[in-house]
Amino acid sequence: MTATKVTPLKPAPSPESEAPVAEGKTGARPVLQVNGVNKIYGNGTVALKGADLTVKQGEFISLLGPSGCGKSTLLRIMAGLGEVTTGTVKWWEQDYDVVGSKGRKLAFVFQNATLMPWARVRKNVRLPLDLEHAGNSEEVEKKIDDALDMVGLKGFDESYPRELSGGMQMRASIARAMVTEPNLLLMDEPFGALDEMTRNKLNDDVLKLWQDNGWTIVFVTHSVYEAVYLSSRVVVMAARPGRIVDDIKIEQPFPRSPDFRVSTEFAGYCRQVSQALERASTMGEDKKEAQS
Ligand SMILES: Nc1ncnc2c1ncn2[C@@H]1O[C@H](COP(=O)(O)OP(=O)(O)OP(=O)(O)O)[C@@H](O)[C@H]1O
Repeated sequence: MTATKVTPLKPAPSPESEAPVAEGKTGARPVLQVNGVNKIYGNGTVALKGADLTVKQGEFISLLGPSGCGKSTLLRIMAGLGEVTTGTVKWWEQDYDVVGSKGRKLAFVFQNATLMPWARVRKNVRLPLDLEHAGNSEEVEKKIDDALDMVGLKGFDESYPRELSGGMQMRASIARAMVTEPNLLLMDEPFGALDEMTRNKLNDDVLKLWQDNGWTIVFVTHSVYEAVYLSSRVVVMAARPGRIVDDIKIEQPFPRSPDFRVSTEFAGYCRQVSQALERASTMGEDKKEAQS
């Protein structure tokens, strides 16, 4: 990682987030409401059974669970990328149509950076704006500059993805999400393929971006440590059928610094979440239940 500078950030415009980040405080408004959601794929797999989850403005929620428990399915449904079989989802207390309007923008960051290999970083980052036919105005160019700057990629805009490290490619992917000035960021195990040092650094940078921009984040991970370090809440899921089985508040203040990683509080939360994950991993093997 050669570029790690994160500059001061301008707050994203959001009717509910003019105040500094709410961190899911009581009274914060719901950004996402998942109620009684069942998802059965065409082959009969019960990917989600009775999922209920409310995500409030300013929360940082991690979805954690064994492989196949429906984390990605749930995240994609939250993104409006997948249909529910039964149940309801609300965005900002309304139907999906509200997504994209001012203060109600959603962005998705995939597990792989999914950059266009033939295009330079700047072109990759501007893709969502091109799709909106935003043009080449000074304002558009500034948005791209700001996003690159915020993720520490200033000076790399003319590079091709292959010239960047894995961590820098993921930064470009985050910048591409940021140009849309999202209020809700859905991240599907974005740092799973990175080495631990890079992952820790990106964890800190995402936390800073989350706080400075007043985002709400739902983050899929397989790592107990990552979930505890980042989150205000860790939602634990079990498989066969996919369902939510635990919801653990991480009651530690933000900003979190690397000191938190070596604190007794961190160790205590990691133990608690690991035990919940262990329980989740050993339940739900009932094949009859999985078919129901
Ligand atoms: N398009 C699909 N068609 C059929 N089954 C699917 C489809 N997508 C996912 N599944 C199944 O649904 C279940 C949940 O999958 P999902 O990818 O949501 O889990 P996950 O918790 O994100 O897994 P992982 O941690 O391995 O990424 C799994 O059994 C998976 O095989």
